[in-house]
Amino acid sequence: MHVMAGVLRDAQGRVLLAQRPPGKHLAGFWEFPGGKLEPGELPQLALMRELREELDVQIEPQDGTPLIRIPWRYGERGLLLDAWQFTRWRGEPKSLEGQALQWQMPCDVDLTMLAPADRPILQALRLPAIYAITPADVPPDHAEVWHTHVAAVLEQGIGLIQLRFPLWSIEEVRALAARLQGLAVRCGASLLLNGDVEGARQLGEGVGVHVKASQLDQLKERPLPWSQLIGASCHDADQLAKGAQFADFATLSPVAATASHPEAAVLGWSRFQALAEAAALPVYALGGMAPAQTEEARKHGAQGVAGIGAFW
Ligand SMILES: Nc1nc2c([nH]c(=O)n2[C@H]2C[C@H](O)[C@@H](COP(=O)(O)OP(=O)(O)OP(=O)(O)O)O2)c(=O)[nH]1
Repeated sequence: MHVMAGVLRDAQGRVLLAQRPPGKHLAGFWEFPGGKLEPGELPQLALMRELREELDVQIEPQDGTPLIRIPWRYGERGLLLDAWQFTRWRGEPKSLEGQALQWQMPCDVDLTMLAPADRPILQALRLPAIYAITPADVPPDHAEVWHTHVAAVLEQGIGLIQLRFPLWSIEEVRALAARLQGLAVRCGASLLLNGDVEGARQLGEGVGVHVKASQLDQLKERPLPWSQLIGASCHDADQLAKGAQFADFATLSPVAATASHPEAAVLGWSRFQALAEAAALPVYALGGMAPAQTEEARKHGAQGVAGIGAFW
C-alpha cells in the first residue's frame, strides 16, 4: 500500500501534525496529513487530493521536495510511507474531517505520540546533512586540542558529531563528552559516543551513541530514551533492517574507496541508493565522502554525508 504524507513547513520551520481520528487504524496517534493512493492514481495527485479533502489546502506538485520513503509493517498491513515536504501552499489548513491539528517545531515533537512509521520521518526532519566523525589516530594526550576542534565545529553549526577515539579509554572519551555537553545542548547538537551506550545513558541530554552492527544484534529494545540519538553502522540490507528497529539513523558504507577501510568492497552510488531507499530510517553516505558531496548524496536517497578526513 502506497501512502502519501505531506510535510507542510511554515515560515518558522514548524510542521503540521494531524491526529488520527477514533475508529481508524492507529487512532489517537499523530501523523502527517495524507493518505492512500486510489487505484491508478499518481502519487503527487493523491497527495493533492488528500490535502484538499482533509485540510482544504491546495498544493502544487512541483513545489514538493521528496523527504524520505519509509517501508513499514503494522502486523498484516505493509505500507510505503512516502513523505514530501512543502513550504508553499494555498489556503489556511483547517480540520475538515474532525481531526485535531497542531503546528510544532520538529525538535519539540514527542516522538512517542507519532504513528511509528512517522518517527523516522520526523528524525529526517531533525537530522542535519553532515555527520562528522573524529579521526581514529588521535592519541589521548591530544584531548585538549580535540576539545578545541570539536567546540569550534559545534559553534560553526555542525549538529551531529561522533566522538570516536579508539586509542582512548572509555573514561577519557566520556570526560571529553561531558566537557562539551553544555555547548552541544546550547547548539541543539548531539555528540555520539562510539559504542558506549552506558556512557550516553549516564551523560544524558545532548549525548547519544553510535553502535556497531554487531551491537545491534544484541539489542532487544531501544537502548536510550527518544531524547538521545542512536546511530548505527550498517553495510547491508540486514543491518539496515536491524538499525531501523533500534536506531534513529544509519551510516551505510563504504560508498567509495576510503583510506580508513582500504580492504572493504565499495558499494557505489547505485547500490547505496537501492539500500538507502529500502531502509526505514535516514541513512548517511559514508566512506570516501566529503561535505561537497552532500547534494550528490541527497540525490541518491541519503540524509547527507558522514566522514572523517574531509570533515575537520
Ligand atoms: N495518511 C497517513 N497515514 C499514515 C501516516 N503514518 C502511518 O503510519 N500511516 C498509516 C496509517 C494507515 O494504516 C495508512 C494510511 O491510511 P489512511 O487511513 O490515512 O488513508 P486514507 O485516508 O486514504 O484511508 P481511509 O482509511 O480514510 O480509507 O498509513 C501518516 O503520516 N499519514
